[in-house]
Amino acid sequence: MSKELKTFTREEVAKHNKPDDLWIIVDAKVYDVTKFKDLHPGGISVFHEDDIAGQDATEAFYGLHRHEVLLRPQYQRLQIGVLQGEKSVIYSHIAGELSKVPYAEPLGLTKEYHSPYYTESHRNFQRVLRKFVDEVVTPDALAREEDGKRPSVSVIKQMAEQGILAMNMGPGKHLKGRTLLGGIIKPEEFDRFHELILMQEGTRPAMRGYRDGQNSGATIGLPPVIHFGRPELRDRIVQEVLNGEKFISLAISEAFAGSDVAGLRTTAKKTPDGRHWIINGTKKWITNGTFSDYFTVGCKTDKGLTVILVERQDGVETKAIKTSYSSTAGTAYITFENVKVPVENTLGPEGGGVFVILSNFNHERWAMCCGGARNMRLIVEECLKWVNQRKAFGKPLHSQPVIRAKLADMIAKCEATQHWLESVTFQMQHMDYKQQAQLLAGPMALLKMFITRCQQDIARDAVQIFGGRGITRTGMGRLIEHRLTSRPPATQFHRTVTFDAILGGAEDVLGDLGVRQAIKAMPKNAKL
Ligand code: HEM
Repeated sequence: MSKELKTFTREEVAKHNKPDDLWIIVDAKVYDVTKFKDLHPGGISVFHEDDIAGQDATEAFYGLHRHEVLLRPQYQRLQIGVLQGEKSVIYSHIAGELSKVPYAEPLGLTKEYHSPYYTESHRNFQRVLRKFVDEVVTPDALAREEDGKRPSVSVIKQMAEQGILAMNMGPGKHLKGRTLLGGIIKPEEFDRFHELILMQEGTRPAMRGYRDGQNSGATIGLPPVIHFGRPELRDRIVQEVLNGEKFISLAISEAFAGSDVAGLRTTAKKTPDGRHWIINGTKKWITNGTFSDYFTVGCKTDKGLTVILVERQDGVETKAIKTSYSSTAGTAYITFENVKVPVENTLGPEGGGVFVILSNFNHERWAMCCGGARNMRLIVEECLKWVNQRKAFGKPLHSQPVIRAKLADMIAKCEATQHWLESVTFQMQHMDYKQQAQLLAGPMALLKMFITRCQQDIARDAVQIFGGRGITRTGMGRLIEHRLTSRPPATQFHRTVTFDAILGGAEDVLGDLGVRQAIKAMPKNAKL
């Protein structure tokens, strides 16, 4: 703020309590609202109350507004001074800072607590990453959710420069030679717990559609290229995508088949000389599809399901699908009409597509679990702040046993999911890709089912705690809100939790998968 602030006593402020000369105090700061009152979205009358005009309105203010309101330039200008001998206690979030609200951070990453998993390297990594997300990603997330455009290419480029796009793929050779977060960690040191932090910090802007828009197509579309692509193809595409120059999507699901990958109808037929595939068909709900340059496509071939890499070209059309989250995710309907692709673009063996697709599911589901668990924690933080600052029946909301019971349930779910997630992550850390596919598919499926159920429970409870604000797009409950329309910005938790319950495997299907895996592993001699 450029103008000089004066110092006033409470007595001096109290004299300015008339409609044509009206001041208030909020958190030891003095605001002149004489002109503003006529424009105030909450109306003029609120300022005429005896306990507001010329008085300390801190409690009333925080019962009705988020702190961020006072940070808007047009409202910052209303501040004319500060109170003599008093200090503001409410301060804005400082980029990179961890929250001090109980349960707002995973226990193992909270200052006074210990962890069998996280070391100083993980904590440093989290600090640097959080600052980057706060400063670079969050402002873009808010702006793009507002205008519905894809995440800014300049932000994706910065993510690439920091090695974030590469780290999204997990530990491995693709990190070699890259500078990660300005060199805070060496590529060979990056492990699954750094990756867990990466996934969770990236979720913190709480803009679900934007999050998926941020190259999440690559998280699922690139691994088949990394693991099954021919070297020239693999090296070219991996570099382009991880440098933020090109975008890739996984194109499996169709209007005809979702969880049932064997029921896909898109076909790939070889040309008579055997050198090309001709691809025809459609794909639906393809994340990042509207702006992707490459598509990892599941096709029916004479030898069975085969995965083929398709470059955007004539015959490939993508159009946006209006889903209940925002268009920033670039969710597309894709048509392939006589698209000619060299056979060298085949990923894995012909007819081996089911394995290529399934081998990637674990990582995709794990990444979604990381995000889901973090979202819940954010909502718990929002609720704890709200019940602490909001008064009802003359008392803070948290003095109602029914509210505390809800919070207990929410916190328990949040902690249970994070701890289970960390335990599964520890297993991943010690298993190769094949072992993970064999031994973790069941636990991962059950974990994801549990997390998406908990998310929905937490969303429902959060709306109950926030009341009308939990279903209002702006204001106190904006992160909780469940909007029934699909217009952008569509960022909010209550409505978007259902995405996690569908993407990467539907909740019920995953629960069933987990139990089927357990039954398969039952020893023959296990009898009651
Ligand atoms: C500098 C002081 C103030 C500013 C800049 C301000 C600004 C705003 C803004 C921008 C809104 C729209 C909702 C939102 O974005 O959160 C709002 C709503 C409101 N304000 Fe204020 N306000 C101030 C002080 C007060 C005070 C002292 C009261 C009195 C008790 C008050 C009562 C309300 C009410 C009742 C609403 C409607 C809330 C709702 O719809 O849930 N405001 N205010």
